[in-house]
Amino acid sequence: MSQQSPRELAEGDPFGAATLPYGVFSPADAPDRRRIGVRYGDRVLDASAAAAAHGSAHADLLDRPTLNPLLAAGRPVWQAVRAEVRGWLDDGPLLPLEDVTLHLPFEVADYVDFYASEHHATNVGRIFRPDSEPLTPNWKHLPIGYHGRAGTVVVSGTDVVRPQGQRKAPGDAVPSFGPSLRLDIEAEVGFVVGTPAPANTPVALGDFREHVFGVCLVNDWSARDVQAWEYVPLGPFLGKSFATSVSAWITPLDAFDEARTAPPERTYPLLPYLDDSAAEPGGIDLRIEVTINGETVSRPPFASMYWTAAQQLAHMTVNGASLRTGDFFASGTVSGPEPDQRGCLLELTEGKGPYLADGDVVTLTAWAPGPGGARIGLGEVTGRVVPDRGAATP
Ligand SMILES: O=C(O)/C=C/C(=O)CC(=O)CC(=O)O
Ligand SMILES: [Ca+2]
Ligand SMILES: [Mg+2]
Repeated sequence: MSQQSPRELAEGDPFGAATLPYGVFSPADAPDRRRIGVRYGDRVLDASAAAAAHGSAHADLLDRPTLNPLLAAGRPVWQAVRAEVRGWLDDGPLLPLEDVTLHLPFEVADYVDFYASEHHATNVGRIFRPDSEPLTPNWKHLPIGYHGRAGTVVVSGTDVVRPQGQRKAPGDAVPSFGPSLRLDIEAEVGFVVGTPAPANTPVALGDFREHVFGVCLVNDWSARDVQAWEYVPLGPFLGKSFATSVSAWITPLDAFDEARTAPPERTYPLLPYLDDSAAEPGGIDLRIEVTINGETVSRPPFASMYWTAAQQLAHMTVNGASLRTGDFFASGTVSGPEPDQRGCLLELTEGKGPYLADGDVVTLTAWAPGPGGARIGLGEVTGRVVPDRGAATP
């Protein structure tokens, strides 16, 4: 056996040549010089410098402060660049992760959050609406979602200021205003749209890969007290719009080919635009881990999601809505059937709390099975809760 080269990674490293997620970084000595990098182990390949050195036709796409131009370039370019990046691992510049600053990797166009875990929706329905059926009659016929606030999507590592708002417990006569006393997490998986679609051209299930560039982890921070009072009848609003954290790394969809898995059996036949019974398996066997202050609190299995990302994209566009580069949609909270697989504290504590305290650090990580026993890692999404802004009632 030849000696291991310093560029080879330890066996089982989830950020090996089968993963290769994209991000935007700046070197510590040039904070304004944002460009595109690819994670390799615990280092960052300077893809922009490697492309220039190799005379790549894609050098310009990689020398940008955001992934959006690469996202817009379309699947044949995504595949060509990924193949080139593999070749640059041998001699391209590698910087230690601790020597770079990671930025929000793409400009978020529209942001949608779904509600696709049957286990989560059932648990939350029971807690929020104890006198009704936990799943509403539409739940198994369409992927329920809402439009979120694109401008407050933040990169992993950004502090989350405890939000303020109106809340009213059932026993209170009137609402009060103040910092959320029930700040929660939601462990989710996000999908980043690359190729746009004009209005009135719904994206069929089979065209998912032409439009979606990649995958990342999401923490949909949620103020449960604000949410419980405000959400009737239009759904989530200020209880979720203050911050949504995403990982700094977007992993190309092609990295998950070996992790494809069939979604759960459908209870009812679906309308043709959602019927995936004859389609390629639309689930992904991603195993998520949620830690708070370093302690594992849950291991949500993404394979258990009832609705797939392809169904969500088909549903989002079936009314004639167009799709833009940078559109971003999240799966909804990932909860499995077991008590230690629930993706938020509301469920993990049966609605009783405790919720997040100031200073708590929440981190999501995940991996999926890859080729030949390799692991495909998703970049972590982490955030610390910091005290509320302290202003008086407006
Ligand atoms: O009212 C409810 O049933 C709860 C809604 C949510 O918490 C919305 C949400 O963010 C959905 C999700 O992440 O699954
Ligand atoms: Ca959510
Ligand atoms: Mg949010």
